[in-house]
Amino acid sequence: MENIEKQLQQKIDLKTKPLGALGMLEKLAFQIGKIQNTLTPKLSKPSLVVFAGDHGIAKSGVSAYPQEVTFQMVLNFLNGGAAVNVFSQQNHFDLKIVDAGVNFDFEVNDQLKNAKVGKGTKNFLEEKAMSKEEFEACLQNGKAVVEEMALKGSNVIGFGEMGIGNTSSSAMIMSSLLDLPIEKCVGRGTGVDDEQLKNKIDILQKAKDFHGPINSAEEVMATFGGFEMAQMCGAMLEAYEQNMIILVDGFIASNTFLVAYKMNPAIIHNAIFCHLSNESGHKVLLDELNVSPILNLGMRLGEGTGCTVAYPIIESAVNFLNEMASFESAGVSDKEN
Ligand SMILES: O=C(O)c1ccc[n+]([C@@H]2O[C@H](COP(=O)([O-])O)[C@@H](O)[C@H]2O)c1
Ligand SMILES: Cc1cc2nc[nH]c2cc1C
Repeated sequence: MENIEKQLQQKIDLKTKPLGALGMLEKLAFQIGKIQNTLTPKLSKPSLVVFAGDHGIAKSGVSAYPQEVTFQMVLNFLNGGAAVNVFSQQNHFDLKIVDAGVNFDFEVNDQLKNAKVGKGTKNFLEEKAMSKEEFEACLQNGKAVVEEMALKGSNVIGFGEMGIGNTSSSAMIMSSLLDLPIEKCVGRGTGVDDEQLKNKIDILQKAKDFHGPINSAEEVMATFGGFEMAQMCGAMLEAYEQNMIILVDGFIASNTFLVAYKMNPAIIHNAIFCHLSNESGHKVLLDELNVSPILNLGMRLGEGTGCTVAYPIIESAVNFLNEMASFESAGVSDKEN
């Protein structure tokens, strides 16, 4: 292991460039080589799974948009009209949509996997969002979809989500697991105004007081999470088991990652943080995880869009490692001493 790390660093350092001049691309190349335990890593069949689910808390006025946008956006994904469709197609991602628990009866569709655990979670202002059994079912469903993608030959997988209300779930998870005040974790989500933001903070503080301290990451997800987040959590854990490269999207995906990380800290070795979301808690979270995102484009969409947009940069990292000449092969003089 130590040997591959040394060899990778040496290979990177002997490329025809001043030492360290490819910046973050060098870190990505090193990480990917280490994951695959090779000096010649390959990205094959990138896949993106978008989990969708509804939230009981959406009925409490915490979002700028109504709950039905969740199912309407799923139909948009299936029709190819969403941002994630455009970027997935552009960068050749195999895109899969999963109904993890949307409050709508979809017609059977080849592109839609039915993994519905319920028609939305319960409102965590009043009770736990999901039961232990529902949480376990979510983990299994997430695992199954990743197994499918891995069987198709994918070794790099991104995860997206769609769920009106899920920035509230994410803020609760972050506040609970990192022991941070709720205001540090709450943002505008889909775009609530100042007054709605204040109301969102008040509501989430009430929920925190109502449930009290919660010990385990699993309990935190079951209490505040969404079916789409719990399934994504199971999917991330399985992607690590399959030694895939895990592409982490924005605020919701990063909080889901936080739960998976608490369940299996080794998962961080396989994770690439694709972008810094404009959602205000995201920077705090990434700093706590001590990770650096690739992009900072002011995006705050979700759907896995950050993964698809960052992907060409990840390809550049792998390509320079595999294709760039060394000082020796190109006959260029290396640094003195
Ligand atoms: O990924 C992000 O960083 C992100 C930040 C803000 C909002 N979103 C998306 O917006 C929805 C949640 O926002 P909200 O206001 O309904 O909690 C959900 O469908 C997410 O995909 C996503
Ligand atoms: C239109 C819309 C699209 C989305 N995609 C992900 N979250 C979303 C939220 C809204 C409101």
